[in-house]
Amino acid sequence: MSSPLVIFDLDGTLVDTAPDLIESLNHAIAPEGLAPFDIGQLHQLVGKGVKVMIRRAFALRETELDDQTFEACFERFTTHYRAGMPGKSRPYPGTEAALERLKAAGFTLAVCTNKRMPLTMPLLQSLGLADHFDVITGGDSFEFRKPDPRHVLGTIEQAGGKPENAVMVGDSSNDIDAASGAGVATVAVTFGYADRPVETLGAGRTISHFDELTAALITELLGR
Ligand SMILES: O=C(O)COP(=O)(O)O
Ligand SMILES: [Mg+2]
Repeated sequence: MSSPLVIFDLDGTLVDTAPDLIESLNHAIAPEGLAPFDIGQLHQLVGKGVKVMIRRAFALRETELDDQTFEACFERFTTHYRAGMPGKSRPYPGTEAALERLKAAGFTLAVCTNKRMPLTMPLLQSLGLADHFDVITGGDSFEFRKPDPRHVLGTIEQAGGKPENAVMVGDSSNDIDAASGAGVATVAVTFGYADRPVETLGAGRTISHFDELTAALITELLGR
């Protein structure tokens, strides 16, 4: 059998992107007269990509959003977010050590994020993380995205892996639902932006620091 595949979510799992997401969102919506959001509200906004984040911001402010305003906000968000990259975004403690450890154990590593690729690649590159991964798929890589299991399955296929030989590490119900639907074992992290208590996501294991993500844990979750 080929080497085990470990698939990582990005926002709230590999990288703490919260300050920049909120800053760029506030920059995008300010010209429309919407009051700014703070970091504590991120879990209500993030998870399904930037477009959904903008729609959720308007819904939370009980403000109608027409197509033209939506496009203007999306454009402002993207330009601002990219220009500042990596801004204040940083890998969570122990991220790089965990990636190196799993790589050294012979595992294949992938990213499966709902963030669009034009934002995903420069973020991972600017943080020096991109080269760790054999495959990176974003919210615009397929016709579907997490929580649709086909986003995870498409990532596995590109990596030449098999669902029964893969583990998904994520912070939200999107990740755990997509992976579970694809027949992939799961690890939930407690430090991300879940919209409900992490213990209720139904993950195979929950970790609160990347030091806990060992080759032995992956092997155990794969039932070896
Ligand atoms: O961009 C988002 O809203 C979520 O991205 P993620 O899938 O990496 O958590
Ligand atoms: Mg996430």
